[in-house]
Order: sequence, then structure tokens, then C-alpha cells
Amino acid sequence: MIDLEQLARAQQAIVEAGRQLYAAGQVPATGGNFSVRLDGSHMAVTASGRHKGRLSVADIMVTDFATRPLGSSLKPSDEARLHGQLYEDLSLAGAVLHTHSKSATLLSRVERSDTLWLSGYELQKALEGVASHDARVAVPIFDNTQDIAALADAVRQRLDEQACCAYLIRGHGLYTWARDMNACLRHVEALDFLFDCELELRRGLS
Ligand SMILES: CSC[C@@H](O)[C@@H](O)C(=O)COP(=O)(O)O
Ligand SMILES: [Zn+2]
Repeated sequence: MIDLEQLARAQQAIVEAGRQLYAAGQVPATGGNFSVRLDGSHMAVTASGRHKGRLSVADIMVTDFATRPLGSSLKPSDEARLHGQLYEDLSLAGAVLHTHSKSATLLSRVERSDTLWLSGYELQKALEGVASHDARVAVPIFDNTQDIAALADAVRQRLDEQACCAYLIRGHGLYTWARDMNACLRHVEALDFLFDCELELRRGLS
């Protein structure tokens, strides 16, 4: 049984996150999708095609981690399975945000390898599990695809090998997760700042 008060809190947190992220230029057009874990097999997730800066609670539905809707006729986000996979594999993940910022889109194309490494930045300590500017923070990069089930499998395999709190999809955007929505919003803000720094550094070096 879904706890309805918990669901209402999750819906409100997602609506508010959408407003903030849209105002910050993170989810232009209808890009992006958001979710909050409800229990060991369900999540509150954005319905597909919604403008993320103008969400209402009615745009946030419940599905299981395999993306089957619970009590809703809405269509879940096209990328809902990427959220479900993270909740299945990472018991500490309480919220997942997917954004489409210009920096994430550009940097994931400029970096041709399968990993963006971040190091030497004080702000990387805003990421859960990172305690020093000296740490080497891995952000895996996956090639973009419309085959979301295959992408979820590839993410699962990679996370098995490499601890991280975010990944990029090339030419597409960022996925990040954290224990709750506030920490996840902090991840988006910090990562985007770090992506900007990397882009400027690389511009200076070329
Ligand atoms: C505006 S196209 C972007 C979509 O293809 C997708 O990448 C996206 O982030 C939003 O899809 P959605 O189904 O609304 O969750
Ligand atoms: Zn997307």
C-alpha cells in the first residue's frame, strides 16, 4: 500500500524541483524527468511530455520500478526505467533527477571517452560520498540511444564496476541521485558548475 501522505510530499517536492530547475535553465522545452522513491518497489515519477517548469501534482504518477503504473492512466516518462533501475540497484537512492543543461549536453560531446573525471574542485564535496578536492570523481558517459531498456542494463553493469552519484548521456543530459530531493538538487547545481569549469578549462587549453 502506498502511503498517501508520503506520496503528496513526494509530488510537492517534484513540482518544486521542476520550478527551480526550469528557472535555472536545466530543463528547457519538455526535457528532463524526476522521481522520488516511495518504498522498496515504487516511485513517484513525472508523466511523459510535461513541461517540467509548470508541473502540477496531477502530473506526478506512481509506478513500480519496472515502470508499470499504479492507479493511473497517464504514460510514465519515456525514461522512467532509468529511474527504476537506480532505485532497484542503489538502496540509498531516495530521489533521481534528469536534466538537460547546455553544459552537460556540450561536455558529454567534448569528452570522447566513457568517463568524465573531476578532480581538484572544492565544490565536488557537494556530492554525496566525496570528502576532498583531491578525490577523483567518476562521471560515466553513455552514448545516447532511444533504447532505454538497453541503456538501463548498461548503467546497471557500469555501476557494478564503478561507484558514482551521476552519469551523463552523450549529447543528451545528466542523471544524478541522492538520499533525498534536496541533496539531489544540490548535486545538479554542483555538477553543472563543475561542467562549466571543465568546459572553460578545456577551451583555455585548446
Ligand atoms: C524534449 S525531448 C526530451 C525527451 O526525449 C527526454 O529525453 C526527456 O528528458 C523527457 O522525456 P519525458 O518522457 O517527458 O520524461
Ligand atoms: Zn532526457
